[in-house]
Order: sequence, then structure tokens, then C-alpha cells
Amino acid sequence: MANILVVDDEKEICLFLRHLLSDKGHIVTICTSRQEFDQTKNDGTFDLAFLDVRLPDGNGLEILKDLKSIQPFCKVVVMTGYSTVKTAVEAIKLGAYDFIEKPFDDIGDIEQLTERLLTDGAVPSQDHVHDLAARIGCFIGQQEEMNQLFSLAYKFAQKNVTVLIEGETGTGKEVLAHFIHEASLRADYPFIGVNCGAISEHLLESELFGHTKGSFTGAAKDRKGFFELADKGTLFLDEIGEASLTTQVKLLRVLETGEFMKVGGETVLRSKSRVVAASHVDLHNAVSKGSFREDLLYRLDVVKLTIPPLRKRVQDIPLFIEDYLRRHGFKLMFTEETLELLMSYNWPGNIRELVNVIKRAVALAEGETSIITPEHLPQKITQHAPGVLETAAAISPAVPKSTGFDSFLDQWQQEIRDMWKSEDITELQLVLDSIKKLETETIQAFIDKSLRKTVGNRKKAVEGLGITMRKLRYYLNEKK
Ligand SMILES: Nc1ncnc2c1ncn2[C@@H]1O[C@H](COP(=O)(O)OP(=O)(O)OP(=O)(O)O)[C@@H](O)[C@H]1O
Repeated sequence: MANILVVDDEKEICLFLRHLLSDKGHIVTICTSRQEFDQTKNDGTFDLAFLDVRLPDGNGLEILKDLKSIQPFCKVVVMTGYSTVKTAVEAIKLGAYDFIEKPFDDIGDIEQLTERLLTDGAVPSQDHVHDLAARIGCFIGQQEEMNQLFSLAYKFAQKNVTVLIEGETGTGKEVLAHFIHEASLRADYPFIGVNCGAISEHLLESELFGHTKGSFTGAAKDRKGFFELADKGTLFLDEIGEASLTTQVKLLRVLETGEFMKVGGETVLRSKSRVVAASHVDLHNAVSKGSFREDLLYRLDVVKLTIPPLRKRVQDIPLFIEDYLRRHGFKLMFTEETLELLMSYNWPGNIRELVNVIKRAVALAEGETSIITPEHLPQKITQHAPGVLETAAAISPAVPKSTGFDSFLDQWQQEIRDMWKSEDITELQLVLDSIKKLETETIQAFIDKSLRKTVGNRKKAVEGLGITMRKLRYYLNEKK
């Protein structure tokens, strides 16, 4: 017998849960408002709470924080509608154990969840997350942010919601999508990945939705698309931001209704697969530029998981290497100095780049030595040692550092705002001078950034900047 709290302004939901849970022998306390919750929260100890996230006189997340601080051992399940699933992500970050969607589809699910939560031993812990990750060769590391990310992914994997993964190139978006698939009830069905940016619009539509015989030149027979082949599994749409606007309309339709048609087909088919989408560009920016549909983003962005770049979790690099070497059966050791160099590099290609650097080092050391030293690393990393950066900065001493540029931008904005707000008529020359200053400083800052990135290599810098060497010298005040 357990003490269960139900907080929901919908009386039918409260009565339903009271009926369901007291039938199982539990004591159920009901609050239909924040006010009632405040009056009840200190009445005894609750083992479990079902919380609505939207109350007329309060926010469920505030109640959650409150409840967790007074009764830290009370397990909390939040109840959401489809439009509030995003709030569930917040709730889980704040310590809720799980969420259920209203209206309730399956009473059995609630009974099982209650049973599971009230039987401590059956509560899936962080160990389950790590065990699954290890089984599929997915590294999590020790950083809090990554652990929280994988635990969220694990929880949402079991739900029927679309997941959007954001992260720079090579951060492991596909690896995470695969983890979600394996953690879901769909694990026995296919996991199919497609890169929306790698193929032409026409081919992409045919790959996704299939085509009928004769629908285009070369379509010799009917073919199933990924939505059909994935069946009840997971379809991973990588680089979704690259899909054309026409394909986006069709994707929106499948996500909204589950319906689609083959290219050239006339029969409406239904998809049961779950979509996990990924993008290395910020899709909200793409919406504001008009290259991505807002309604599609709304559909995709139900649960957003953002993978941090490797440079923000360099402490995990030695662990990653250890894990990689163990998984591949290499009996090698990286020296402290080598690890330090790897940790001070900025990894624009993220884990993919790290894997390539490890593979290269292993290949160079093979048959020669079991100790990996800086000699086994590419120059871009050994040259990135502290001191080299200072050399790069010394090349253009007049240039502000990027943080300095940030504060310059703030100051500049303020200066223009002050002129704009001034009651007096502003001399236009002052405005023009200020704009000129912005131009000069911005150019200098971008040049500085490129020189830092190329560790002072001017040839590479001009290639990236798309300017001539002469122009670079001009900007660096070395007019020749
Ligand atoms: N968590 C991880 N554990 C183990 N290996 C990883 C992990 N994340 C990434 N990798 C490695 O990095 C490579 C790139 O990962 P992945 O393809 O998932 O990145 P991505 O973010 O989808 O890249 P892109 O943006 O280019 O599509 C993988 O092949 C894998 O070797």
C-alpha cells in the first residue's frame, strides 16, 4: 500500500486515477489546484505523485520543484497533453521520473508504471543507460551534461514522440539516434538512416516514400521506400535541414497523419515508424531564413536533444581513447603529453575527427611500439600546443581577441542606440564614423579568428576567408 498524490484540475482525471489506484489498495490524495496542493503538500509522506503540468492557478513545474524539495524520495510522473510534451523534457530534467500523455490510451501502461515505480528494484537506473550504450559501442563519458542527455534520450526512447537531435558535425547524432532506437520498444524492427543532404530531391523522395513502376525513367519496378521498410522501427533523417521545401511538405504530412504516397502512386499508405531527425544547422535560424518550414520544425521539435561539441568535454577524451582501444582490442597506451595535446586541441570535426586521429596513431605505432607519443599525432594537433596560439596572436597584435570583439559589439550597439535615442539631431558624420569603425573592427576580428584557427598559417587563412594575400596584408596594415 502506498501514498499517492494526484494533482490535476481535470476532475475526471483525478476520479479516474483515484478509482484505478485505490482499487490496487493505495491511498490516493487529490488536489485540483495549486492552492489545494499548498495546503496538502506537508500532510504525510507521498511515495508517488501524478502531476498535471498545466494548472489554472499555477505551473506544474513549480509544483514539481516544490514537491522534490520537501519530499525528495517521492517519485513524480508528469501528465501532459501533446502540446505540452516539451514541458515533460523540462520536468524530467528537474527530477520527474517519467511522463504520461493525456488522454490515457492504455490503462495497463499506468498500472505497470505505478507498479514499477513503487517497487524500487525495478526502477531503471543510470546503469541501464550505460549498459545499453556499452552494448552498442556508444560512449557516454563522465560529464554531467552527457549523462543527462543520454538519460533523457533513454526515457523518451520508450515514448511515441519525434526526437530532434542537434549538434555540430561528427558529435555523434547518428550514434545517439541508434541508441534511442535500441532503447525503444522498436528495437526488434529496422533502424534506417538517410542523409537528406547527400542525394538529389527527386531521389530522396523516391528513397523515402518509394516509387511505382514507370513513375520516372529507370523505375523498372515498384519499390518500397524507407518509411515502408522501417515498418514499426526508426527512421533517422540526418541533415533534415537540407531537404527541399517540397519534400518537407511530404514529411510534414507523414508526421501529422502517418500517411504518404509512393512517387507516381495513387494509393495512400500508412507509416508506423518513428522519426528521429538531426541537423548540424540551427533549424530555427533556417526557419527565419525561409529555407525550413516552421510547421515541420514544430512537429519535429517535440523533444530536442543537443549534443555538446567535443571541445566542451575534453576531459572525457582519455576515457574515450581507453574505451576505443579496449573495444577494438588494441594493447596500446597514450602518454600523458599526448593526451594533454589532444585535450588542448579544439576538434572542429568532433568525435569523428578524434576517431580518425586515434586510428592514424594506432596505424603508425603498429608493429613498432605500444606507446603512443606526440610523434604519432598529426601536425595540426602538435602545433596547436599552448604557445603556438600566442604566436598566432602575435602575428596581428593590433587585432582584438574574439571575446574583446564581443564586448566591442556590445559597446558599438550601445553607442548607436544612444545616438538614436538622443532628443537632439545627430550629426550624420558621427554615425558614418561609427559604422566605419564597426567595419574595420569586424574585418580585423574575423581575420584574427582565421589566423588563430589556422595557427598563423596565412595561406590557409586567405583560402578560408576568400581573399588575396595582398588584401590580407592590407587589412593587417602591412600595405605592400
Ligand atoms: N558517443 C559515441 N560513442 C562512440 N563513437 C562515437 C560517438 N559519437 C560519435 N562517435 C564516432 O564518431 C563518428 C561520427 O558519428 P555520427 O555519424 O553519429 O556523427 P554525426 O553528428 O551524425 O555527424 P554528421 O553531422 O556529419 O552527420 C561515428 O562513426 C563514431 O565512430
